[in-house]
Amino acid sequence: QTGSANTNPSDSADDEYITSVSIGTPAQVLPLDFDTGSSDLWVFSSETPKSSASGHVTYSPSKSSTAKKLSGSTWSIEYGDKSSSSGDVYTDIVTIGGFSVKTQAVESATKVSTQFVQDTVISGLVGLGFDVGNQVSPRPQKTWFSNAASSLAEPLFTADLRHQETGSYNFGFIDTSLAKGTIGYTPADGSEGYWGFTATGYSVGGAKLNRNSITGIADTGTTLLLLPDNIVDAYYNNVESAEYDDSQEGVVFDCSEDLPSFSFGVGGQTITISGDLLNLTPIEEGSSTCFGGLQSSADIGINIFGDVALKAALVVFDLGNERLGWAQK
Ligand SMILES: CSC[C@H](NC(=O)[C@H](Cc1ccccc1)OC(=O)N1CCC(N)CC1)C(=O)N[C@@H](CC1CCCCC1)[C@@H](O)Cn1ccccc1=O
Repeated sequence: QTGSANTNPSDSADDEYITSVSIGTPAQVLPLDFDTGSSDLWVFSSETPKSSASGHVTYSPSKSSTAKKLSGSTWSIEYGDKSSSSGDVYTDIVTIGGFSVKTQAVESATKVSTQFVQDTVISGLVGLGFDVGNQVSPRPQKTWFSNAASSLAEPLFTADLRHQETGSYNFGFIDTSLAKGTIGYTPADGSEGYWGFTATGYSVGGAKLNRNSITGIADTGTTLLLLPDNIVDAYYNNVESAEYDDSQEGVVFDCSEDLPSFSFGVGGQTITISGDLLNLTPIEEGSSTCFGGLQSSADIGINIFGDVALKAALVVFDLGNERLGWAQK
């Protein structure tokens, strides 16, 4: 068995990727953000304060004949960008891309932070990290993918995120036609809950890859490519107008700049992110100053290959073999 779901950029900056998920009987369809950096499936619901839920699609367990309260269970989560949410837990049927998990823990939000209230394009997250990262207590729950894995043709999923066009999350199979290059595999470390791996080097423009281990995570829930300062500086030294903008908390440059590409080595392959994928977006509507897709990871403590990097590749999240596959797109 397999599943295949389309996913779409949330806005002109490809800030988030939105995928429709069906929950309950009859199906309640919610727009959710798939996040390989976390392991909880949580939603805005009938239990979310009305003022916070306004503008969001919500899940009502009381309207689902297959919903069951997981009594005594609660959850609370805080993300890297300091956004947070918490609540209680139901189980219900959750269908993604035509594949159904009968008894999936659906975490219902009774509290959401301001960022979530304002981010009305999504009604919650589907964590696609490792089960060890789940935040339900007293008994942690499995992710949708973990529950699905044993019934899928292969215990893996792929992410094909695209710039300003529809991409896909495929479950249980690899559509190699989505990639130009060969898939290179490298071991994945799931011990912290997210998909950790080590890139073997990088280069700016068409230069030859150097040898420089970069340990980081493959994170569909993070917009940017966040790498160490020395790499960020090496890149922006090639961009005449680049400067650090305190208010934007990042490197900005003239939108008219012709940005160099950025490449990294992984699994014996070279993934090249084109310059236009690194020129994220004007800092404000109509501004001629643009915000860079590559920024520093210095104050985070972990390198994150977020959507800016993932957009250049077909990425295979292979749970069965605890490995990550990367192919140039
Ligand atoms: C340094 S991890 C920062 C990252 N959050 C971002 O990337 C947000 C995403 C976004 C964009 C637009 C609207 C709302 C949210 O976007 C920015 O922060 N941006 C983009 C726009 C830029 N102008 C400024 C910088 C982040 O916490 N991800 C987590 C998942 C997110 C949470 C917020 C909702 C969307 C999914 C998560 O995987 C990060 N994780 C990864 C591993 C371990 C723990 C952990 O928690």
